[in-house]
Amino acid sequence: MMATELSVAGVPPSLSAKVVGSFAYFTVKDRFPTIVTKVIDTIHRNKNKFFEEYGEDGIQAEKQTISFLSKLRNELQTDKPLLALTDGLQDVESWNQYLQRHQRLEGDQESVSWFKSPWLYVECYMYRRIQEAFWLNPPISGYDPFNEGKTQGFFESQQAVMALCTYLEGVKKCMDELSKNQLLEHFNKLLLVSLWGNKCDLSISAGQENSQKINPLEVLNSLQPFILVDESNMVWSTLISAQKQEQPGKATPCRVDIVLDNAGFELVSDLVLADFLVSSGLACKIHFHGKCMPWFVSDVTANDFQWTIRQTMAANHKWMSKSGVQWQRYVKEGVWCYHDHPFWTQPHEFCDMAAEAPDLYTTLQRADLVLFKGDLNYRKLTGDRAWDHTVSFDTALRGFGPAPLCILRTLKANIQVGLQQGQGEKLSSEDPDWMTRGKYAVIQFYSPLSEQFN
Ligand SMILES: O=P(O)(O)OC[C@@]1(O)O[C@H](CO)[C@@H](O)[C@@H]1O
Ligand SMILES: [Mn+2]
Repeated sequence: MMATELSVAGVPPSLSAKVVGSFAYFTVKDRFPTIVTKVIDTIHRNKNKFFEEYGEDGIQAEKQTISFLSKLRNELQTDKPLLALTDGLQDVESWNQYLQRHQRLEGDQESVSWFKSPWLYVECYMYRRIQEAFWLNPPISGYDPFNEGKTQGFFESQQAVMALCTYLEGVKKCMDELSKNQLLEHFNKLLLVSLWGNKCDLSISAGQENSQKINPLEVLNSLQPFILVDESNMVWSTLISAQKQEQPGKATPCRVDIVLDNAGFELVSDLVLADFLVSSGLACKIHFHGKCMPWFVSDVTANDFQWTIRQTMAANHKWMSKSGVQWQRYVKEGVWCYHDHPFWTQPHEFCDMAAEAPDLYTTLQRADLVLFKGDLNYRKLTGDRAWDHTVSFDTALRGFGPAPLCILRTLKANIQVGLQQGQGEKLSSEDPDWMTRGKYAVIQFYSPLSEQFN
């Protein structure tokens, strides 16, 4: 079950900061310390709030958390070995076993370190250590240091959110009269808005910027040339064929699972897509999957999910609040549900999900379609490995395929599979940073039921 063997035949090595000058190297060297420093600043700025809420205990916890985080920053900047977790949360054992497996594989403990180990592993570990710093310091254990940035991202995207909700409510009004082609057109648009919504994450900019300022629907055409692979037609046929299979005895006909990425505008774009899927009858049930702790700066937690729906409901804009009220109703009625399995905040590649989190794998198997959002999910789907660009998406998945699945991702890490011969080279010569600036995107699809499409 070792997740990162470098020796598996035909499987390239994991991306790592040990390649000096690589994107992983710069991320660990520059972006990690910046993120930890921002967390420290945020806690410090909120000192008075902790005092008001918890008195002297709050101040003590603030000091102690900052000291843990400064230690963490020092460890990563000086390439110290990774340490076992000590906070007693439910996932500690699994994290520590993962560390031991790496140590065994490397032959010594020193070699499992920030700059020598797989980038995916150390990046997830950093966020888990931030969580540990809080958890070990009640009464502020539940504090989300990224909350301010996430809520700001939402408020700064208000115009775009209003435009999107107005569009959604317009479509819903005439849903019964839409031809299949018109329905497909709206589906494509909302899928694209959700795709480009992934430009809005806070981790890539180390917390600088994650809002959508312009009407997303108006820029879709101009963004079309930047979609490197577009298999959205397979997503549509999956939804249509799932409907055909609908039987009276089947408990949950056409269920779509959405593995969320970022809060703020991206989450709204996902909720709008989910609303469209349900109100058009393309799906009957949506299961959302989020994170159970603050993660990669802007990722959605249960709190962000509920907060976003409440804020949308409370908006002083007719169509926005109408959308929010509907979303709340979906949640109440169980048409929408939110889950946060600990696997999503572990460092595993998704090909290890069946072994590491069989219950989650079984859950996803019940879906007719799983939509994965964002760059981190792409990295985990493909194992964050140095694949050749022309390797097929299903090869890179290495057997992961609980259900037909699609990834909607803007490129923010130097990994990309499923391209045409020469396409990667051409992009590299035109724009050396094509894989890391969120300028390009992919919609890639895989189905374990592929015979259905042959
Ligand atoms: O998953 P997301 O939100 O699209 O992106 C997360 C991300 O910004 O975090 C990492 C940066 O350290 C990159 O791999 C990736 O681009
Ligand atoms: Mn993210």
